[in-house]
Amino acid sequence: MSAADDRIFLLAPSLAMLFLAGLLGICWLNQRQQRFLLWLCSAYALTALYLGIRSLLSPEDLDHHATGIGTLYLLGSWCLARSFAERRRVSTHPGLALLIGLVALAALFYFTHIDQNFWDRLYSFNLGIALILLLPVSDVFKKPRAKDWLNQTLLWSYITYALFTMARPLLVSLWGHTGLGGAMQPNSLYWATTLMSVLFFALLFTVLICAVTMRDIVSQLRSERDHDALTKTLNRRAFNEAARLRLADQRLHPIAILAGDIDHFKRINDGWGHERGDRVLQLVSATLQRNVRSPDLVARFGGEEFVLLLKCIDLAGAGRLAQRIRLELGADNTVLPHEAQLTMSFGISAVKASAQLDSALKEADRLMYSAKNAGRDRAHTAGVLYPDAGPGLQMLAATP
Ligand SMILES: Nc1nc2c(ncn2[C@@H]2O[C@H](COP(=O)(O)OP(=O)(O)OP(=O)(O)O)[C@@H](O)[C@H]2O)c(=O)[nH]1
Repeated sequence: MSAADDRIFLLAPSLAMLFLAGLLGICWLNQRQQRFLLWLCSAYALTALYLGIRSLLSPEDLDHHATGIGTLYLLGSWCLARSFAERRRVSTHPGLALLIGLVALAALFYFTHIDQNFWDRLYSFNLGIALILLLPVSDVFKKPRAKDWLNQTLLWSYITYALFTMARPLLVSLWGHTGLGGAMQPNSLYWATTLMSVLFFALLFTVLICAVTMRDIVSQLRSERDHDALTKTLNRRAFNEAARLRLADQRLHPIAILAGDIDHFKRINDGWGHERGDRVLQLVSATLQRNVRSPDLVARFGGEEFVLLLKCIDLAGAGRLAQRIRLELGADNTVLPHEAQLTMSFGISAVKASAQLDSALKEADRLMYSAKNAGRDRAHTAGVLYPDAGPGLQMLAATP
């Protein structure tokens, strides 16, 4: 091969990494909240610069500029660590990373200009790079393990890359025919292994990161589709879907539907403003969610109306739950002024099969309006006759 061919071959991995950096940069421009994409883009760009410059330099020039281009590689590796840390929400330990970086650069300078020991120079510098890469990993292991295989694959690929970076000089000197003797030459086995391994891991990380990011975006969109933005409870469509699944599971029966509506909510909005009204809706949904068990459902059906699906509970049990919610709402009311009372009216029905879900919801709704008409701040239960008495759980006489 001619020198020009050599150069094209040596520059190809750097150009490929610059291309990947560009792709990640474009992804980040479209998804600015995913900052790890920007860090990964910077990591690839800096590493591509390092690889490109190092590939073009003669051994003499490389000695001359060793500390400068070593700094590029260190910065690129720190950006990679930062990207990984940002994704897993852990620290890169910047103080420690700076210390390791400075020691690695000092060792590079020492073994290049003072004690010209090529093995120590390569090994100490690669050790520094690997340690910077491994800094966020210990924090990841302290956190509860993510069960999904994509994140696990990404984690272990990252650790493998760090360990491989540390072991690369050793492996090449063991396997290569010429040891590390010619490693300063751009066309040495050591340098070819470095170029190919860095490019391989860059491609692997890009594929995994793109897959994880796409999966995260889809699950975020799905969550936004299923949940009410203000109260984070399910919306009507998602409730219906999830309720049918619960109803198909005989272990969850008997199941009750509890429809609840905040009393005189318009007065809250008119008296203290829409924003305070929103905070009341959030307080109510937090109270409801605190009072249910898994896999019960809490949904906002619109306005100030909430619907709960309760597992393994009879009508009397659901009535007691409504009573508890009413009491807690009265006690927890931190949003409205002291003199204002926050109350809800409830309707409770039973449901045995998913074919009955719509009629059970209508029944709960009808009973909730009957509780409103009876004076509000009370719960009405299916199959019960109600005299219009004072507030409280009204279950006086069961209809035949
Ligand atoms: N703050 C706020 N208000 C909302 C929201 N959605 C609906 N509302 C308001 O909720 C109020 C509901 O009023 P009504 O249907 O008359 O019910 P109410 O005043 O609670 O009266 P009763 O149900 O009979 O006790 C209306 O003023 C709506 O504008 C919301 O997301 N935030």
